[in-house]
Amino acid sequence: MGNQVQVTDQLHDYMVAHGMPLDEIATELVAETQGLGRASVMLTTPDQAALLTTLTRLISARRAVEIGTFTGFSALAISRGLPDDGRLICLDVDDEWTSIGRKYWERAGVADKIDLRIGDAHQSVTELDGEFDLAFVDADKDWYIQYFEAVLPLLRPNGLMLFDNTLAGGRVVGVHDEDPVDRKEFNAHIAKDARVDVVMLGIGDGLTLVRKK
Ligand SMILES: C[S@@+](CC[C@H](N)C(=O)[O-])C[C@H]1O[C@@H](n2cnc3c(N)ncnc32)[C@H](O)[C@@H]1O
Repeated sequence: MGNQVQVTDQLHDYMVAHGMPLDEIATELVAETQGLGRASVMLTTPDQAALLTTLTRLISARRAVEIGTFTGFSALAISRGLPDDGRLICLDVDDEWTSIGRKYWERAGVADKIDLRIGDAHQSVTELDGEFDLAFVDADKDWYIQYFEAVLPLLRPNGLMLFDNTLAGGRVVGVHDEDPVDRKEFNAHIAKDARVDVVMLGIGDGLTLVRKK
């Protein structure tokens, strides 16, 4: 069996520098988000953003949903992978953070593809209808199982769901003061689900790819 490389900060910088670069608009979105202070840790990493765009293109997604939009960085990445007539429904409870994203979506020419729905996603996820090709879940971690169960029936066969922060800073293994019970339960829940294939990637804080069979 092969070895898993330890991704140090230096190696991660190298990986980002040798992958799809952020353009000026995405760079400015990240900079404005970093100006928010501590909340900016919620941002998806640049290599995750590149992966989101690439996967969206690879599976020829036309209809996508994002749960947890924050300042719109991952939504920008997904929408850029969609065709001109593609649609991304974004669910988030916070009007202030998402209003930052709207400015950059306009500048990037993707605003017409994005349908932002402000409100508690516990409710709005149950109001989704139609078929989806791709879903990105990055909101409240203790609701991941419910998001998975709500979205899976709406996903087309071979459709893709992605869940962020599934390694919880590495705390899903070992003993820690802040035990990420929610992530442990979610990871165990999907691992034994025969309806899906699951791949956990050590990118960012852990990104799980879930393919519907
Ligand atoms: C980690 S951030 C999302 C980061 C974003 N995907 C990005 O890459 O920049 C989590 C977001 O989920 C939203 N959120 C948390 N709980 C929610 C809920 N119950 N309903 C809707 N949005 C929620 C927060 O408002 C926040 O914007």
